[in-house]
Amino acid sequence: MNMIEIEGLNVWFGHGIDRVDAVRGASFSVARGESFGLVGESGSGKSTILRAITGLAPDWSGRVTIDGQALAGGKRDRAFFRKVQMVFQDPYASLHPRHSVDQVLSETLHLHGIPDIDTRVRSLLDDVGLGGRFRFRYPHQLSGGQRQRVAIARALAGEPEILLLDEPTSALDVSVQAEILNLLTDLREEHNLTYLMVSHDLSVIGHMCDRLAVMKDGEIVEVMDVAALRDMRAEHAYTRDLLAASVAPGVRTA
Ligand SMILES: Nc1ncnc2c1ncn2[C@@H]1O[C@H](COP(=O)(O)OP(=O)(O)OP(=O)(O)O)[C@@H](O)[C@H]1O
Repeated sequence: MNMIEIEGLNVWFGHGIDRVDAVRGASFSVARGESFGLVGESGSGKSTILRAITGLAPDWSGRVTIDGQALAGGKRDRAFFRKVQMVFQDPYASLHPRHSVDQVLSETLHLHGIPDIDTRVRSLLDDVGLGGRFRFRYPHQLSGGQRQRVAIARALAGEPEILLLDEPTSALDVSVQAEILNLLTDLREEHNLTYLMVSHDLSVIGHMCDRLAVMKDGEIVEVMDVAALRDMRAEHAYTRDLLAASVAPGVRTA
């Protein structure tokens, strides 16, 4: 069964003459356990799709179904956030500067109603490759990569089934980008996660995803599988241009 189904999604901001139609008629589906990428240049509407799913962009029409359940309006309940979590581009902005790693994770576990918080904090830190010595540190005492690991641990706290990843490595030094991508790849397998990932970087999507949608000016121009991407087989001229322009960073290739 499909974990995520998007049909005819339109998302807009503002009203009247100020209205911006950020996404128009987008359709795709993501199977359980699949990793699906949204790629396209800045402003093409990729993040807006994730924001509509999580309720951060409340003006939308069309059909969005998560694990068989159709979403309505802009409010998401606790059950939704138990199943779906998001990881943002900038871990520094998404972590409270005066909350230690322990507080961030303990509070999140508490909100999800998960028992035995002490044991769970330790296992979450292990899951993301941070040992116990990081537990009582504050965000400013961590590197960018370590902060993103904390943000990923927080996202995993409620044992979600879906992670929405919005450029999860593009704020990081090139040298740590591959580490975080490889961690995400391993976590997907270990935790049977489904990924919907936004990137402007085709080589990141090629490394991380099974299939992808190429976006341009708010519309999906092509849905393809990564094998076709690797073979440079794209139907649409715009995708071929993106392919020609992309440069592979130092990530492990599957
Ligand atoms: N809160 C908002 N209010 C008004 N317009 C917005 C808002 N958020 C996004 N937009 C507009 O929607 C369009 C799509 O933006 P979106 O952030 O989804 O693009 P993107 O492909 O994710 O690019 P980027 O990588 O730069 O974030 C852009 O024209 C943007 O200016």
